[in-house]
Amino acid sequence: KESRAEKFLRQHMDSNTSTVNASYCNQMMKRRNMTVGFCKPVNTFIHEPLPDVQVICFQGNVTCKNGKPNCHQSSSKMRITDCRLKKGSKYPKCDYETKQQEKFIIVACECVQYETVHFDGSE
Ligand SMILES: Nc1ncnc2c1ncn2[C@@H]1O[C@H](C(=O)NS(=O)(=O)C[C@H]2[C@@H](O)[C@H](n3ccc(=O)[nH]c3=O)O[C@@H]2CO)[C@@H](O)[C@H]1O
Repeated sequence: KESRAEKFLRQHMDSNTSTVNASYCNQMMKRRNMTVGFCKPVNTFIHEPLPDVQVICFQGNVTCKNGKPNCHQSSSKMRITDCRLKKGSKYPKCDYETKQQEKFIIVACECVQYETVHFDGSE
């Protein structure tokens, strides 16, 4: 069974890509298994080295959207790509818009080896 930390890597890490093209989200959402059974509506990929993302767990502690106290905001802006399902996109055809940005990101961390387990949003 996939751990939450492994799930975070599968759903949110793409360190090897620096610039994306218009079909990036359509390809990656499928390749990373987020279009099975339903189209995941929103998903962000992070284009930074994994250690730079893991260290966020030791940066600005903020409250998560769900009220839990274990979220952290990155102290520097990160290169990310937001994938958002297009209106009228019908399963099994998951059609995404691809939006590349540089933003501070907020992730939730678990005490177990302080691994990133959840993407909470970006500002
Ligand atoms: N504090 C916590 N501490 C520890 N664990 C916590 C905590 N909170 C949740 N989990 C866990 O995470 C699991 C999970 O998948 N949560 S999820 O809200 O659906 C994820 C969102 C995110 O993937 C995506 N999104 C959203 C915005 C954006 O900019 N970019 C972007 O990608 O959309 C999803 C829905 O919003 C949940 O099952 C729970 O186990």
